[in-house]
Amino acid sequence: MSLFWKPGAEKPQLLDDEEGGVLFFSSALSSSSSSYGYASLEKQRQRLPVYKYRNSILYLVETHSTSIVVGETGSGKTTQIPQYLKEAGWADGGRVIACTQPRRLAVQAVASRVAEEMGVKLGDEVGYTIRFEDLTNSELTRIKFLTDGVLLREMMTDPLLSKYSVIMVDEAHERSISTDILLGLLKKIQRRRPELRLIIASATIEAKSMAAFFDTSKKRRGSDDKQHGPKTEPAILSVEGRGFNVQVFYAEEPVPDYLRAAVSTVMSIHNQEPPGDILVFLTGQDDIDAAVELLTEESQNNGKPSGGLTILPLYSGLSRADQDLVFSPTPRGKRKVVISTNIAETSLTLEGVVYVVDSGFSKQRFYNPITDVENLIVAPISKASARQRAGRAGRVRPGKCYRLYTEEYYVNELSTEGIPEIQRTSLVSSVIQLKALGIDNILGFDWPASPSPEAMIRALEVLYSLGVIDDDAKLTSPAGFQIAEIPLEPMISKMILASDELGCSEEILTIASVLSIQSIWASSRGSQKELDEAKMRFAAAEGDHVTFLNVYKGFLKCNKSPTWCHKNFVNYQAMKKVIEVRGQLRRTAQRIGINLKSCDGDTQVVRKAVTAGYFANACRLEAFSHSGMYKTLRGSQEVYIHPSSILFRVNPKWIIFHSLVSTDRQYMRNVITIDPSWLTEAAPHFYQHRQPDSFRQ
Ligand SMILES: Nc1ncnc2c1ncn2[C@@H]1O[C@H](COP(=O)(O)OP(=O)(O)OP(=O)(O)O)[C@@H](O)[C@H]1O
Repeated sequence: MSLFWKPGAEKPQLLDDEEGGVLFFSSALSSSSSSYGYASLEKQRQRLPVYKYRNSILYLVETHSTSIVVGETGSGKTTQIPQYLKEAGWADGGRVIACTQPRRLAVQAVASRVAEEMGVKLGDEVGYTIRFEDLTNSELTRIKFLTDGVLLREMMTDPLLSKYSVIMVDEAHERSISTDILLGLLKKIQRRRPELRLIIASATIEAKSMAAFFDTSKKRRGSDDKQHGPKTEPAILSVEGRGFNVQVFYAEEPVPDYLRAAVSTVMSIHNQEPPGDILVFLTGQDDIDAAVELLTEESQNNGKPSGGLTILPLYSGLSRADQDLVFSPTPRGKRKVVISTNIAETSLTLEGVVYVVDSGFSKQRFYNPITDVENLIVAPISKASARQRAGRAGRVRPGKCYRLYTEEYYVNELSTEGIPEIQRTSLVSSVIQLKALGIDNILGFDWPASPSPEAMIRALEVLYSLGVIDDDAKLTSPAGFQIAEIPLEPMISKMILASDELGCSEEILTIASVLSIQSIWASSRGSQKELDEAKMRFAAAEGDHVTFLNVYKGFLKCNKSPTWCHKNFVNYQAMKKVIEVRGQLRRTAQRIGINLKSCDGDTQVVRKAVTAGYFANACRLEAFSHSGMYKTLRGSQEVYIHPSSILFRVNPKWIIFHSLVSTDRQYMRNVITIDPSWLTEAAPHFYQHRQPDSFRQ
């Protein structure tokens, strides 16, 4: 496949690139770019656009409760502002400066960069905390990077976040659900702790509406006009200038297959462009694995004398060691190609990257509260995301970005910003978190963007049925508190709790770990027939969850051998991640008092435990249907078993699914057979009004 490219119309100032088109990132730095690599870290810091604003930022933080800092990607917000604050004394007297990120990988990467710039050991003065991993020292750490989800969890033990002097909420434009909840809670905390300073940092945020959200001055005026201390009216600061030039090219014609187009673009860059690594944005593990496979084949046939490509996938389901590979230096004479989901979209600096290839798509969650169905959909990204992606090419030297869509499409079809996650996901996890923090009036909570009342009511209903909240919508004891303490979706946590009573916690921990990975099959290798045959070696009539137990057993039995994985079409990287996650979950389970016990092959108890968590996803095969059509018991939604499931074409009458994906139809991924009587046992309230009609055999 060959593509033709068109450079975007050049436009130097692009801070408000509403009409799009541009894509020449003008730069405060580009004139000095050639000296990169020789400059000391201190010099590099001083060249960042944010450096000119150092004093203004410190002044605003001193005089305002909340400061909103808007600056283009690469201007230095994340790495520099926490250091400026530290230098100005905000971490004196044992206080800590926090900087939150929506993604774990970004937390680790920026923390290690800041530790390097400050010349300290990571984990001492500069540390980080992500779920299941804490690299901080309670005595020494003064700057702490953490995910917004972890900061929310810290509130459970320290509701006023008393050790922090300044909290910087970074990448606020991403509007992740945890960021939005955090913003709502921080606003509350500020009322009790006026000395706490907030910085909301972002590339493209709607600064005015964010400022309006934090503005409590109008309410206070009159009552305490002469108050001392910081101003409650938020300050807005715009940091002008960005990283290095990134020249953007658009496809001349619409691209019919973004995966193949991405592969062929990488090959043309490799064959025609000067050295420099390539970062490709695709949507998920499945298309990334397929692209790695295709690209490996193509590069082997390429016959370029100057050496080959080092091809690396990057997605959250990879083990830590494999994720770290993308940060390692590219071997001499090689060109690294990182094929990633949007986890590399913000905050990351991959030093060698000069070229970005942007598919224009990402996987996004969409929840429909009416049908009670949450779907993972491959959907177009926003302009804000496209610009973040392009920005990855201009971090340490000028770069190029190839967009696999036309300029016209960018201008006319992509929305300016994405829809906040809180308005497109199920709220079950968020509601339990707020409850655990003592926020009882969820409907009256002050959100930066309101979720729909239907989604809220659905969430309360599911939590009630899970036994997490009682008739007064308060957390139950001990189950509700235990579930709130496990940092996983409440349905998975409930499954783990139920496994304790049923005596199958070892099995359920394995299942929970596998479900946290997108797929453990090497689905992009070989033919579909070969893969299906390999799967049949592990197949269990009870469905995918039990099949996973067989794969896991096989993996342990062969001493976690990569050759065994290859032979059986099992994804070795994914299995390494399963082992890692399982270890972490096991420790959490022990901490909350769950007995670790195996049921020794009794699949009935395993399926009952899954039902205890996922009863809301129960479906029945339509009697008249020969096409394998199921309907969800709750929403009567039409759904089908995904072809990747072991139960595809088997079509048992009663099943429960783990998640849904939408393509031409709604497909259920990871399916297990059940006995319908377990549903009323597990969730009498949830199903009571459906009896007896729905449960007819
Ligand atoms: N690990 C690293 N190696 C080399 N340079 C780095 C590294 N991390 C950051 N930098 C340099 O610091 C610059 C600023 O990074 P920083 O993350 O602070 O920017 P930002 O304004 O927060 O942008 P973004 O929102 O995209 O993260 C980068 O463009 C790059 O030049």
